[in-house]
Parts: sequence; C-alpha cells; structure tokens
Amino acid sequence: MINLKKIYKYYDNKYERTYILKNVNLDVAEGDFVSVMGPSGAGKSTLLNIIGLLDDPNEGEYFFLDQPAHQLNEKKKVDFHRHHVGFIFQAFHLIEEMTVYENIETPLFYKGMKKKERQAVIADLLDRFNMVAKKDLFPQQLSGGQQQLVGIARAIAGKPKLLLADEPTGNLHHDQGKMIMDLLKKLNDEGMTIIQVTHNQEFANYGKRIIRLTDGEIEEEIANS
Ligand SMILES: Nc1ncnc2c1ncn2[C@@H]1O[C@H](COP(=O)(O)OP(=O)(O)OP(=O)(O)O)[C@@H](O)[C@H]1O
Repeated sequence: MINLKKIYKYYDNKYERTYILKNVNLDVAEGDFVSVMGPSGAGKSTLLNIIGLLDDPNEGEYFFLDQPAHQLNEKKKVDFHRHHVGFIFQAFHLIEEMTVYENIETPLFYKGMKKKERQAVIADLLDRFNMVAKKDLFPQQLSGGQQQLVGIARAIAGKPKLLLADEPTGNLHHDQGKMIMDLLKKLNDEGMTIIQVTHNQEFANYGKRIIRLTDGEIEEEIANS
C-alpha cells in the first residue's frame, strides 16, 4: 500500500543543507499498524506528512496505492489525500466555531457527499462513539478524550484506506489515551491501515511493528509479537 524508496527531505539555507529524512525505505501493507518512535526533531511528523501527501520529499520515490505520488500533480495529490487518508493530531485540530456534528461533517462535505448520506454516516459514528448527546456541543465543551473521539470520527467518516495519527494521545490523561488506543486497535482489527507517531512505549506496543527514527534515519525495526 505504501512504498517509500530512498526518501530524502532537507532544507537548504545559505551555508548548509539540513537533512530531516535520510534514505528512508519503508513498506507498509494494507491492514498493518505501524508505530513510529524517536526523539523530538527526528523527523517523525515530516515522515507522516509525506506519507499523507501533505508534504513532498526532495528525493526518492513514493508509491501510494500503487500510484507514484512523487509524480502526481498538486490537484491529484489533494484529491488522493481527501479520498484515502484520514489524519488525527495531538492537539485535535477541531474547528472551535463548529459543533461536534459539523466538525465530523466537514470532510464529507468536501468529498461531495449528499446531505442525506452525510446525515446517515454521522449518525452511525455518533452512535458508535457514544456521542449522540454531544452532537450540538462545541469542542471546548468536551473533555480531551471526547475531543479526540470527534477527531477520529472526522478522520474516518470518509472511510479512508489509511489513518495517520500524530501523537494522538499526547494531550490526554493515561486512561483517555488508552481508550483512544483501544479504539485505534479496533479500527485496525476491522481492516484499517494505521500509522501512528508516539512517544509512549505502552501505546507503541499497540502497533504490529515499531519503527525507530533517529536523525532522519530508520534505525531499527522491531517485530512486535
Ligand atoms: N520549514 C522548515 N525549515 C527548516 N527546518 C524544518 C522545517 N520544517 C521542519 N523542520 C525541522 O525538521 C526537523 C524534524 O521535524 P519533525 O516535526 O518532523 O520532527 P518530529 O520527530 O516529529 O519531532 P517532535 O517529536 O518534536 O514532534 C526539526 O528539527 C524541524 O526544526
């Protein structure tokens, strides 16, 4: 599903080139659950953004769903991102002026889904996440764990093939974090491919594989049995 070949990402200034990712090679199969760990600044978010088609590498090839992402034009990339990738973030990134319902609805709207269909999809998600009674509340009226549930509902509403999570439990208490990880595990059991960045070893162990990124290079890969 995901094939990264000799990916390099760097920034140039007047005097030097700073490498963020160096010769990253990574294959992720459909149905996999990968945890990416590593120190701050190692390039984890950059890698996730490249995989999610939000950023471009400077060198290397990236095949997403057998398509050469490195050769797609901007419009096609945005289209691919919208249809196949869901993203969740440490800081939730919900729209504060919108209700829970409207936040979940936004990506479906951009996908061009008709109103009736949107209503059905959102009703199912609210039901599944026990959030029916919260649908007209605004994000700041929810707990952190509930906000992340909305973040996940929004990310998976369009049934993406790939869910990317950038420190999804980073702003949560342990119990809330565990609740979110249990949910990600369930989504993966149902077939969704997941790549998460985490600093938490306990939560990294939810993945089927753990990848360690240090100074932009994949240093080791531990099969997580
Ligand atoms: N536009 C930019 N210009 C120069 N350097 C950048 C730019 N964007 C990111 N970087 C650098 O790239 C490095 C990797 O950033 P990235 O956010 O991918 O790290 P990370 O491993 O996710 O870190 P953290 O765990 O702290 O979130 C950082 O040192 C950052 O300063």
